[in-house]
Amino acid sequence: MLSRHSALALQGVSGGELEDLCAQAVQLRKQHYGERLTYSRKVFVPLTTLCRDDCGYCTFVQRPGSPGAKVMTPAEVMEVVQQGQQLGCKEVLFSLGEKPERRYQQARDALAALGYQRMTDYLAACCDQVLEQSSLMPHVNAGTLDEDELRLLKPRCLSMGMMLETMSRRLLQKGGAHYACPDKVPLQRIRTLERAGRLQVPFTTGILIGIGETWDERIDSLLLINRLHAEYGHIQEVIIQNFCAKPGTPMANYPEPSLEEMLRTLAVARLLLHPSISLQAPPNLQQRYGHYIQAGINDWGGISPLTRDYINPEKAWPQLELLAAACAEQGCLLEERLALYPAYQQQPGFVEAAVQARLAPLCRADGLAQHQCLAS
Ligand SMILES: O=c1nc2n(C[C@H](O)[C@H](O)[C@H](O)CO)c3cc(O)ccc3cc-2c(=O)[nH]1
Ligand SMILES: C[C@H]1O[C@@H](n2cnc3c(N)ncnc32)[C@H](O)[C@@H]1O
Ligand code: MET
Ligand code: SF4
Repeated sequence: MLSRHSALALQGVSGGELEDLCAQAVQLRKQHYGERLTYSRKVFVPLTTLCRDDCGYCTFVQRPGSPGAKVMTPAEVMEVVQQGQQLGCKEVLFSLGEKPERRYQQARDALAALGYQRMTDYLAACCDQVLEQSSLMPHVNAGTLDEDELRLLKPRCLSMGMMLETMSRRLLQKGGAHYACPDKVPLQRIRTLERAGRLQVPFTTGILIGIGETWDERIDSLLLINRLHAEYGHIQEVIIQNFCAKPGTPMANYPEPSLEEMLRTLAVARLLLHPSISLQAPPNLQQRYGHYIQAGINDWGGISPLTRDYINPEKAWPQLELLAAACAEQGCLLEERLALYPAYQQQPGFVEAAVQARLAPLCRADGLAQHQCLAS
């Protein structure tokens, strides 16, 4: 594996040197993942767009009173889930604003009308409903969570996630991407990752590229994730996500990272992270699938035949046929996976009995190769 010192020196690597770096990353990918490139067939449920944070890059968040500010009802959630089931989806991605009830009356009122005081309690109830009334299983992306919240959610979902985003505290300053965002204070993110590790929650995390972080901070963010995984073994995937500038946000005119910057970061991430950690990059935030594959990724994350990416609504999902063709061109095979990677499926500490019981039928569902379903 790459040392911190070598990784830091790779800032700005390009041309033939970048190609060599990518070739090393691909070799490592092949050793650990063979020819497989995976994705999860999912529906996206934006349970609430209200959020107490104000990230400079985000258009998902809606201020109280605006038309898009809402909390979905249980019926609305189940409508999407049932449609997803018809279309062969196996994951429900719950992605939502963080602790809106601590800041906004509209959130408190909406929750009270549903019979709850905390967003997390309502989220837990929605997960229960999905498990009881469908064959899909939740993946929860709710931002920072305390120990009680993680304990509450663990038996109700297949896995959870939260992007570290960055370990840089500089971005909290006025004018920075994370100014006035209590949940983007790196220490709070790190604590959530640690708690998830102690509680053995199979976890997704990652970094956002191009929000003002330096190359050194990016390397240190990856090393931090790696250290947490070395201690707890719970990081099943790391997402390397490119910042996309959105009109109407404070960062509307901020430069987006170039393709080369992404390839450099992906290859270094593959060489820095433990090989058992899946390396994911979304296929809808750029179109150069072949280049990403050549930089060492082994996973595309969630792709939906039904719902858009509510975080990047202007970016359509690729057609699976096109993605499969791009994979084939690179000698790879596009394959569906669950929101829980095979290595975790038979580890009792990581999978609660209630969840384990639900895994077998999902694994028998069509479209999933046997190696993705060790639990069946
Ligand atoms: O459609 C999206 N899915 C996102 N996902 C979902 C992800 O693509 C898949 O659902 C997981 O790989 C399931 O295993 C996230 C999941 C996390 O745990 C943390 C962050 C993200 C971020 C996104 C995102 O921006 N857009
Ligand atoms: C769910 C995840 O979506 C990512 N996210 C939020 N806004 C943007 C954007 N403009 N561009 C790219 N990713 C974004 C953050 O990393 C968050 O943690
Ligand atoms: N609010 C959470 C976070 O930022 C998840 C959704 S972001 C649109 O981590
Ligand atoms: S990125 Fe997440 S935490 Fe930040 S404003 Fe958007 S919803 Fe809230």
